[in-house]
Amino acid sequence: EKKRVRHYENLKRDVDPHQTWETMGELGDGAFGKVYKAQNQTTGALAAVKVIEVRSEEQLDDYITEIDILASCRHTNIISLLDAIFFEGWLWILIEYCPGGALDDIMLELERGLTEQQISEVCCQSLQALSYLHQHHIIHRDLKAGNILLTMDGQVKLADFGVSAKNDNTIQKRSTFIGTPYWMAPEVIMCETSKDNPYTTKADIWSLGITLIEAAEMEPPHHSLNPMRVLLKITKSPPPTLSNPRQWSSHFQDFLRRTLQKNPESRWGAQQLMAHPFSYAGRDGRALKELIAEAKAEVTEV
Ligand SMILES: COc1ccc(Nc2ncnc(-c3cccnc3Nc3cc(NC(=O)c4cccc(C(F)(F)F)c4)ccc3C)n2)cc1
Repeated sequence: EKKRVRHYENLKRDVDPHQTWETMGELGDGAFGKVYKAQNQTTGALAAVKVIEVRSEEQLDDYITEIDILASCRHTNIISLLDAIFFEGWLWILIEYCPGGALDDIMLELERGLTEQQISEVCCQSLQALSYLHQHHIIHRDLKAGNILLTMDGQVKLADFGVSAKNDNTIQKRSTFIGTPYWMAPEVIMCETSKDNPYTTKADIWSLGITLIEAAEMEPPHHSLNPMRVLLKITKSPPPTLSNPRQWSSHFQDFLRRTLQKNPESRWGAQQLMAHPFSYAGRDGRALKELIAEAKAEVTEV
């Protein structure tokens, strides 16, 4: 019988991706499928491509949320979708390639955290991405250095290698996936236990504060505790602070205080934080360009 085949606006069918895209090295092997670096045969454009084996239309439906979020997000500091193709049981999600890789890998490569100027530039650009998502009623839910990609000219591109929830006005499509515990806001942890009080975009603001401490110290607070103990620690402890405050400016410390408020209502929003002197000082972008140049220089091409 005729197979029921749904039409999805952002998905191409019956186009053979091998005609347009040639895969090169492997970029990662996530829980969801393999990720390769790929090059467009016609334009030469570079992409990161997630290739997923899809056995049923229902399973395909699960990935459509992510593709729709990506297709609807057009912002200079958010990763952009190049193509989404479903061909012979395989789903290809093609994303603009960011040669710098993720911020946590860059810190591992350089074996050090970021300078304050570099952190303020990450902060400034991440806030622009968050402000855009929040205006479109999208909560990222898993902001951390591992989800911040960098381009060669020091631009931040926010990504999400897990699964994020798109919270429309009507229904809240809760993804079963919960964010990485170390970066989770206290109210998200509570909400994970009591499902009634839905949390807001302010959860991403808390995660931004944790991500800036991670950028300064290479690890988030409580990183030595196991994930279960961390959930308890975050809800029970006062907001985390930088380990060596004297190394950092009062602007940076004040910015962290505005984001790491345990009560989401007293946490500043993305728009407000963009005007804070710490993030405002990060408009320049040169310090991140230097960071990438150093990280790339370290890798001797074999
Ligand atoms: C290890 O060295 C490198 C070097 C360069 C790169 N560059 C790069 N550039 C672009 N993407 C990737 C990537 C790496 C591993 C897994 N997935 C990647 N990109 C990707 C992201 C997504 N989805 C999202 O980023 C996403 C999904 C939902 C929401 C959102 C957001 F809310 F942020 F917009 C973003 C889908 C498919 C792919 C292939 N990696 C990575 C590692």
